[in-house]
Amino acid sequence: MEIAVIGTGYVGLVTGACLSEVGNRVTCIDIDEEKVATLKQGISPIYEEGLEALLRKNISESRLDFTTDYKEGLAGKDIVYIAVGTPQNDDGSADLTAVAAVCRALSKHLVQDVIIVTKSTVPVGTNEYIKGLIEENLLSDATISIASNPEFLRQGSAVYDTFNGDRIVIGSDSPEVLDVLETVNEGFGLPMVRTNLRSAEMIKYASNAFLATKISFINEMANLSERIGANIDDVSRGMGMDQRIGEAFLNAGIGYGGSCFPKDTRAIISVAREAEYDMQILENVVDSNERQRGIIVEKVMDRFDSISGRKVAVLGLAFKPNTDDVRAAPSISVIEKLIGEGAEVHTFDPAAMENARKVLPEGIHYRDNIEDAVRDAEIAIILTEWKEIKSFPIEKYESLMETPVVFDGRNCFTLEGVGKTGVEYHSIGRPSIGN
Ligand SMILES: NC(=O)c1ccc[n+]([C@@H]2O[C@H](COP(=O)([O-])OP(=O)(O)OC[C@H]3O[C@@H](n4cnc5c(N)ncnc54)[C@H](O)[C@@H]3O)[C@@H](O)[C@H]2O)c1
Ligand SMILES: O=c1ccn([C@@H]2O[C@H](COP(=O)(O)OP(=O)(O)O[C@H]3O[C@H](CO)[C@@H](O)[C@H](O)[C@H]3O)[C@@H](O)[C@H]2O)c(=O)[nH]1
Repeated sequence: MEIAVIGTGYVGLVTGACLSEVGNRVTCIDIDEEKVATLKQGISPIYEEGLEALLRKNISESRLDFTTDYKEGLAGKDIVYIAVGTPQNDDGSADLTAVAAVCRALSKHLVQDVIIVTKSTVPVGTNEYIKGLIEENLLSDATISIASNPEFLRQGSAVYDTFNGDRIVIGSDSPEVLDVLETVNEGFGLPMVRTNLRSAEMIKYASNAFLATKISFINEMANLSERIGANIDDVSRGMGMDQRIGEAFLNAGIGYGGSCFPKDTRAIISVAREAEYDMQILENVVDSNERQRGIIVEKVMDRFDSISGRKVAVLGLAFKPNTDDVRAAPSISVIEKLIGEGAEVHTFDPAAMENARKVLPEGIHYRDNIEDAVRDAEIAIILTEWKEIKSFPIEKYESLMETPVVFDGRNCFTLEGVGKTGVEYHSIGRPSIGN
């Protein structure tokens, strides 16, 4: 198939590369000239395992190219994927500005019949809006069909997830369009869910909302466990062995972040508000997550009267391991609070320091490795469970730090292991050690 993918962010780029890998001819269109120039050289602007190899292979085999020119990018294409961002408006609703801009460009440049496939996460009803908007301004007499194909990849394992996900959801009100999309997706070898437009849109929001709820649920169990002497690691393990519950997404921590859960939970609440329905569970999930994101600094401030002038090491800036993304990462608000309290912050992240620099205040010391960040610190705070951070021996905190007081927001170490050292250790949902 001849395919165009609009937007080369985490979703669009991975989708474009993977669709070319299974034999389609793909042109990716983006308005960011610098990004497109980098991509043309086979260099990935984002950190995703396996992505650059796919880019290079498919560019060299002439199945994948990049452009900023809509006319050139759309020429001869049968299918056009929309994968631009849908961030959050101030009231929590989804901001469809980029989607609308894409529709305007499509109206201007489409001359042949196409299927428009929406990958961006959009509120229920948006696909009908997209079709209407394109048709309203269309300069040619092309026929526009529309489908929803929500994306479920996780950052950090995006390429893996595309070929190993649990399902592909394709939604359209036309059986013929669904047949075409089934053929396009056959190469991924995953089970497919065929449904109508609105159900496909809803499956995406409902899935993210459910996962966010699961995380907030276990975080609340962790907070209670701390207060009554239980250990959340054991509680999660014991719960997760029940297959009706499942072991995934039961890791207690400092709240969910990233570019999806925070905005998508708010967006579905906003959709419900418009439909005059009160989403009671989700409203509480959002509030509970907000509270959880403040918990690690609260623990620090409970332990120390003041952190003014103290050297604090912050380990991990990305919202989760294996990504360079800091969008809605807990690290941002944690570091802002630490700086506000007058701390001297030294930090290390294996991949996200460049992105973090763009959004964090001045005066932070970015270090090349964990040792340099931790050396002579009085407090160390772990925010992301990178492999490097989890495997950094706990004894080293004792030898490197001025006073070894560690606050672990991701439960990277066993209490047994920490107990053998002189480290004072505070984690999530487990008894503290050494104070
Ligand atoms: N990031 C994820 O893990 C993930 C997973 C599933 C779904 N989603 C959804 O997918 C969508 C995209 O997310 P993302 O993280 O890839 O976004 P992103 O911000 O990383 O990328 C968006 C890209 O679109 C480009 N763009 C903006 N306006 C454009 C226009 N008018 N024409 C062409 N290109 C344009 C931008 O330059 C950017 O490169 C969102 O709706 C998001 O909710 C994201
Ligand atoms: O047990 C857990 C699992 C996750 N998290 C946190 O939850 C957030 C999101 O993690 P994850 O879901 O792994 O990453 P994303 O890349 O944001 O992926 C989610 O959001 C994407 C965008 O919609 C979807 O496509 C994916 O299916 C969905 O998992 C991160 O801050 C994690 O630290 C926890 O605190 N505990």
